[in-house]
Amino acid sequence: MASRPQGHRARKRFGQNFLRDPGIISRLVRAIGARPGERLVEIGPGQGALTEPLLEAAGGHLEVIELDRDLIPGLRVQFFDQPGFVIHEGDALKVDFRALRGDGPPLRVVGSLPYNISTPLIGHLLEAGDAVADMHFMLQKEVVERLAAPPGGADRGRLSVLAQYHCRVESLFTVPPEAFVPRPKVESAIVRLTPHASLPQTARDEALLFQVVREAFAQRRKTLRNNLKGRLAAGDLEALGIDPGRRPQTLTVEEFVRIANHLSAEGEAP
Ligand SMILES: C[S@@+](CC[C@H](N)C(=O)[O-])C[C@H]1O[C@@H](n2cnc3c(N)ncnc32)[C@H](O)[C@@H]1O
Repeated sequence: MASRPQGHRARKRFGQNFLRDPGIISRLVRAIGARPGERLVEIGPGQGALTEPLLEAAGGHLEVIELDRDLIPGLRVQFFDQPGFVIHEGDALKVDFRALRGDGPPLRVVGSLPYNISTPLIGHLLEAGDAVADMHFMLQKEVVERLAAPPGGADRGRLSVLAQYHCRVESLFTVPPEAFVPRPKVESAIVRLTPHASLPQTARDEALLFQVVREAFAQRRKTLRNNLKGRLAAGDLEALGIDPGRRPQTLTVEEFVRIANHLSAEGEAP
């Protein structure tokens, strides 16, 4: 493989902070544990810091999605001798991951994500359902803490419930700003999201579940009784075995599903 391209100026609008720390890169590649034969997709390869070791681990097969057109020629030069290296030019938010998977094995998606798109991109990938086997992302540490927050934690919010409804969420390790050029202002962390093969609890109406979660967290300091008063009475919550005086961040995913399923059953009544 040719050496890394020189002369590209990092662009803020594409959230470009390039990984430079070899220790962090190899720790991340080990955590991903790619094997030949798997379908690996890297979002935002940038200057190829992760791409090169990933390609090697995956036995020479890797697809990348990169939005910054100016980085594409450098990637083509760097990996010109790798026939199993495929570049998709464009916005990962617009990629149809089900179509990308096609008839092949589910995708293993990895990337050091631009912080401005990380939450919508995770939502977009969760919508791709069983097209995605797992995801490993470098994110702002604060976002990883929100994704992984257990019930009762200060970081627990809508994003925690949404992610944990669909996935097992593991916060793997933190990465200091010095690992990047240019340095970001905040710490980063690696998260692994593994979509459940079958959901531990299923909402009959997922759109309704996420609407209830949104309303429940409208005001974190208020109780469920207050936040959900437009939906159901305190007595209904009690009948479901949920104390209406609790705050939204204390609820488990299963309890939110219990509320949503109660509401959707009510909606079905003749
Ligand atoms: C934080 S940098 C990481 C670069 C490289 N993976 C590394 O670790 O050094 C984010 C990368 O994602 C690319 N990017 C930004 N928005 C994107 C999008 N919507 N779709 C695909 N790539 C995007 C940027 O151009 C950049 O290459």
